[in-house]
Amino acid sequence: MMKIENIGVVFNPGTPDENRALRDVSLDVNRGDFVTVIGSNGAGKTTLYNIIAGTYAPTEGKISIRDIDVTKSPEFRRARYIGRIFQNPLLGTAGKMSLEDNMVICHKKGYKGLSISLNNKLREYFRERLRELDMGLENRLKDNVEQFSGGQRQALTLLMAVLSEPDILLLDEHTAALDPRNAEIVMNLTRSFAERYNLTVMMITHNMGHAIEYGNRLLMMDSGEIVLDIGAQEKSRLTIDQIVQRFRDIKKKELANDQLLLHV
Ligand SMILES: Nc1ncnc2c1ncn2[C@@H]1O[C@H](COP(=O)(O)OP(=O)(O)OP(=O)(O)O)[C@@H](O)[C@H]1O
Repeated sequence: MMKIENIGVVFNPGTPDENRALRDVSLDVNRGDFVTVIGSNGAGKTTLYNIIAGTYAPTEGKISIRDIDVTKSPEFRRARYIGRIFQNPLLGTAGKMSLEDNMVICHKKGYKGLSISLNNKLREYFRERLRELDMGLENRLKDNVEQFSGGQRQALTLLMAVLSEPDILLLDEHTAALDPRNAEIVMNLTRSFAERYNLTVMMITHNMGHAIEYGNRLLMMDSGEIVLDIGAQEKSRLTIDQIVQRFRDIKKKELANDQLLLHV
């Protein structure tokens, strides 16, 4: 479904600040895969997302989605195929707009350009989908989204991303800013949406428990490279201690502080 071939990214080339953020990264993601992505700060995880989403063009390499070469396609063109959810729960929805207007915008994205007018049938459809969140938001269509809690907004962002039918959903520590209870709710929704809609998901997390518990594949990044790629079978038996040990083996040194990887 998505093929990344020999991607390299160099920031500020030819200057004293030159920084190679990705080196020779290759990755094939199949439809329906749920890939968890871990790695210490500065490993290149967000840069990889930025390359997939088209925020930056890579310095080297090629990226294709559904066999279409999108390497040079700008971010706004790719946005209709790629859903992305950030850590900040305020980023995915427009706070000053009503819930129903937010839903219309994402619904339009799902319809890939056809104009949509808000009517009672569509409102009923929105209510039906909002019920899936089990947060009572189906009764608050006229409320501005800024009135909702961070957990409600992130759950809504997730639902809206799903409704726009992305080829791939990029989750960037999407529960890290939530309190534990809301983080759990949003993680459970993530899993149930991924299963129900057979989504293709990549999820960056610093929570090793989530990295193991969720998904069918685990990638570890370090110094701009994918240093571990663990498939479903091995992943199902993996423990947090084993991951930390694998990371230490790769670094070939005892980490002074495992927080470097765990960051929790
Ligand atoms: N726009 C940029 N300009 C210059 N350097 C950048 C830019 N974005 C990222 N980098 C550098 O690229 C490297 C990889 O950063 P990246 O944000 O991808 O890491 P990360 O794995 O997402 O880390 P974290 O877990 O801290 O979010 C780092 O050295 C970072 O400083």
